[in-house]
Amino acid sequence: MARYELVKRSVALITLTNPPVNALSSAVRHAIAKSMDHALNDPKVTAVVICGENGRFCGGADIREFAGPLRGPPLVPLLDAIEAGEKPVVAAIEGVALGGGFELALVCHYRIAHFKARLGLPEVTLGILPAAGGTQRLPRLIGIPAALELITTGRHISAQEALKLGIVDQVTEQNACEVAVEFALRAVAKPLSSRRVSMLTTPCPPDLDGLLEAVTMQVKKKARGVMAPLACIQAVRAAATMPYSKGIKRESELMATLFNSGQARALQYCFFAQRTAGKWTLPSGAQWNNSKPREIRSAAIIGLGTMGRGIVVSLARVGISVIAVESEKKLLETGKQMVIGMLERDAKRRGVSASLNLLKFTLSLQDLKDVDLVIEAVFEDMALKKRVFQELSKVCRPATLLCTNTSGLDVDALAGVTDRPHLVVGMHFFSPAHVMKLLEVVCGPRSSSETIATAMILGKRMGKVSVAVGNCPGFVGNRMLKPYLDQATFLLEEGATPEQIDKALEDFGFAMGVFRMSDLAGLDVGWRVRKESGLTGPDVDPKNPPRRRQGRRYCPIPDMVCEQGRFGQKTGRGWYMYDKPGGTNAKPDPLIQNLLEMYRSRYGIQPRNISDQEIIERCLFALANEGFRILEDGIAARPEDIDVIYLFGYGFPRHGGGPMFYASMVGLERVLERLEHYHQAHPDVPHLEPSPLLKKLVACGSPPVQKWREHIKTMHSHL
Ligand SMILES: CC(C)(COP(=O)(O)OP(=O)(O)OC[C@H]1O[C@@H](n2cnc3c(N)ncnc32)[C@H](O)[C@@H]1OP(=O)(O)O)[C@@H](O)C(=O)NCCC(=O)NCCSC(=O)/C=C/CCCCCCCCCCCCC(=O)O
Repeated sequence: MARYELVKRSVALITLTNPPVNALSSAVRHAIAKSMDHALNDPKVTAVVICGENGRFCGGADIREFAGPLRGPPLVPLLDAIEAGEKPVVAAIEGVALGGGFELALVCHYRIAHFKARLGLPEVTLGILPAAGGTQRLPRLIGIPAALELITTGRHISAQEALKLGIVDQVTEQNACEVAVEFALRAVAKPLSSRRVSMLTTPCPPDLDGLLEAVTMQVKKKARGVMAPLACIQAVRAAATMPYSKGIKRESELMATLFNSGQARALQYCFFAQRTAGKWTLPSGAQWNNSKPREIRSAAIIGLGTMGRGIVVSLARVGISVIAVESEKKLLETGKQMVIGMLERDAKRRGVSASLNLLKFTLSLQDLKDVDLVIEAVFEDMALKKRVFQELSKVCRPATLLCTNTSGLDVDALAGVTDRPHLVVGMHFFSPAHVMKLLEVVCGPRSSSETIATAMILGKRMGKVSVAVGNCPGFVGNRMLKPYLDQATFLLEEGATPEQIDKALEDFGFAMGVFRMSDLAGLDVGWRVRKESGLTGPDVDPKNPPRRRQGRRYCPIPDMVCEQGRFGQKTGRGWYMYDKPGGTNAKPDPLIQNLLEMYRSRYGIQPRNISDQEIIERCLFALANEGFRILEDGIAARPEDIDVIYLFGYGFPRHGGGPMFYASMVGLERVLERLEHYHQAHPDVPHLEPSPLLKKLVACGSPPVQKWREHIKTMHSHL
C-alpha cells in the first residue's frame, strides 16, 4: 500500500501503491504512518519524498470506506505528525492531488508538481468538506478569497495555477519524483517552521464578514438547499478567526454534521453511479470490457438545426473531421455560420485555436461515401428519417456506422430500412448538444456489440456521460418524462398554478421547474407528438368524454395553450410570459391564470389548496414509478443508469441522487404507500399504480439501490 525505499543514500522515498488512484484507504494510511515513523527515526534519513505509483500522486480519501465503520489511523493526526516532523518532507505531485491527497501535500514542507498535474479539494461535490485540515491550511497558504473559491466549488486547478497561487513551490516537465529528491537534498538543514502551513497566520481581507456574506449569497443562489458549501464557508471563517488548534476542531464538528447526511450519501452515490453507467452489458454476454470499439476519424451530420449544429461542434472540438449536410443552400449557409461562430467562441474560452479546418459543409449526400460514422439529426419524423437512412445505405461504404439522434422513435424500424441493421444505433443527444453532458446510446435488438461500444466510447471522447438504453418509445429519459408532466398538468386542473409547481420543484433542487423547462424546450414539440398519437386534434373521436383519452385521464390544458400560439420562450409566451420572443425572464401571465379559472369552472372543478409536499410526491413518485417499470422491462440495466440520465439530462439535483436513489432515500415502503394513496384518489391515472417491481422490493425488505439488480428478473432484456 506504500513502498519504502532509501534513495541517494539519505532520502526516504515513500510511494503510495493503491491503484487506480492511490486513494488513502485504511491500509494506505497505515502504511504511510509506518513509513514516516521509520524515516523520522532512521538516522541515515535526512529528508523524505512522498509520491504516488503510476504517475498519480493521490485521489484522496477512499470514498468507498465512507459507507462503513471508520477503521484505521485517522487522517488528521497522521497528517499533523508529518508536518510536525523535524526532517523536510517534499510532495512529488504527478497526475492528481485531490481531496485528502491535496491535504497530504499541504502538510509536506515543499511541493513539486509535474506540469500536467491537477490539484483540488472536490469534497464539496461529495457532500462533505476537506476535513483533513484542508479548510484550515489552504486559507493560511493562499488567503481567504482564493481558498474559499477552491473549497466551495471543488474546482480542479492546473499545476501552473497552483504555482501562481503559491500552493506549489516548483512546476517541472521532468520526472517530479526525481526533481523532488534533488529538492529534498537541498532542503536538508534549512529551518522548517515557516514551511509548516498550520503555523502561518491567515492573511485576512479587510472586510471578512462582507466577503463571507457575499460568497454565502452566491452559494445559496447557485446550489439551492445544498449544505456542504455553507459548511465549507463556516470552516474557512474559523481559519480566519481561530488558531489552528481550534479551527481544526471546528472543521471536524462541521464534518460530523455533513458526513452521515442524506445529501452526502446522495452525492457519493452520484460519483459511483456516473462511473457505473459506462459499464454496459448485453444478454449475449458482450459488454464494455470485452467489446472492441471502432476508431472514428471522420463523421458526418445530417441536418444543421439546433441539434445538428451542437453535435458538429462536439465532434470537431475533439479532433474528428466532420462533413455537415443540409438540404437547402440557405439552411446550409446559416448552419455553417452558426457552427463557425460556436466553435470560435468555444476555442476562445478554452484558449485554443478553433478547429475549423476539420469542417466541410455540403448539400450532397454523395460526399459521405468514405466517412466512418454518420449521425442523422433531421426533423423528428419517421418517414423522413427512413428516407435518409435508405439513402445513406446506398451512399456510404458498407462499414459505415449509421446513427440516429432521435429523441424517442423506433431505432430498429430505421435499422430495418438499411442494408446493415447491425451497424445502426441511436445516439440521443440533449439540447444544446455541445453543452449538455448526457448521451443515451439506444441499442436496437440488431445493434452489434461493436456498434454499441463505438457509440459509447465516441460519446465519452466528446466529453459526454454515455448511458446504454433499450429501444422503446421515449427510451428512458423521455419515457419517464410523460408521467412527470402529466402529474404537473393534473395538479393545474386541481388548483395549482405553474409558478407554484415550478417553485416547489426548484426548492427541491431542480435546475428548472417543469413549466419553465417546457417553455425552454418549446411546447409545440409535445403538441405535435400528441396530435400524431391521436390524443388531440381533429382525429379525436368527439364522443370521447372531455378529459379522458384512450381510456385514461387526459389534461387538454397544454393543447389549449398551444392553440393560442403560445409555444414557450421562442414565441415570448408559453406557461409564462417573456419580454420578447427568445426572452428568458419568465413572469407569471394573468392570461394563463384566466385560462385555468375558466377551464375549472367549465368542468365544474372546485380548486383546492395543494401543498408543496403533494406536488413533490405526485411528480417525483410518478417519475420513479415509471423508472421501476423501465427496469422491469429491461430498457435500463440498472437504477444507476436511470439516475445518471436524470442528473445529466433533466436537471435532477445531484444532492437528491436521481429519481431512483431519491425513492430509496425516502423509503420504498413510503413511496409505495403514497402511490397507493394517490392511485386510489385518481384511479384513472395508471402511472400512479405502483409497479410490480416496487412492490417486490418492498416485500424483500427494501434493499439498497445497488442491490436492486438482484431482484430484477427481466424476461425480455433489451440490453
Ligand atoms: C480524477 C480521478 C482521480 C481519476 O479520474 P479517471 O482517470 O477518469 O478515473 P475514474 O474512472 O474516475 O476512477 C477510476 C476508478 O477509481 C475509483 N476512484 C476514484 N477516486 C476514488 C476515491 N477517492 N476513492 C475510491 N475510489 C475512487 C473510481 O470509482 C473508479 O473505480 P471503478 O474503476 O469504476 O471501479 C477521479 O477518479 C476523481 O475525481 N476521483 C475522486 C477524487 C475525489 O473526489 N477525492 C476526494 C475524496 S474525499 C476526501 O479526500 C476527503 C478527505 C477528508 C477526509 C477526512 C475523513 C475523515 C472522516 C471523519 C468523519 C467524521 C464524521 C464522524 C461522524 C460520526 O460520528 O459518524
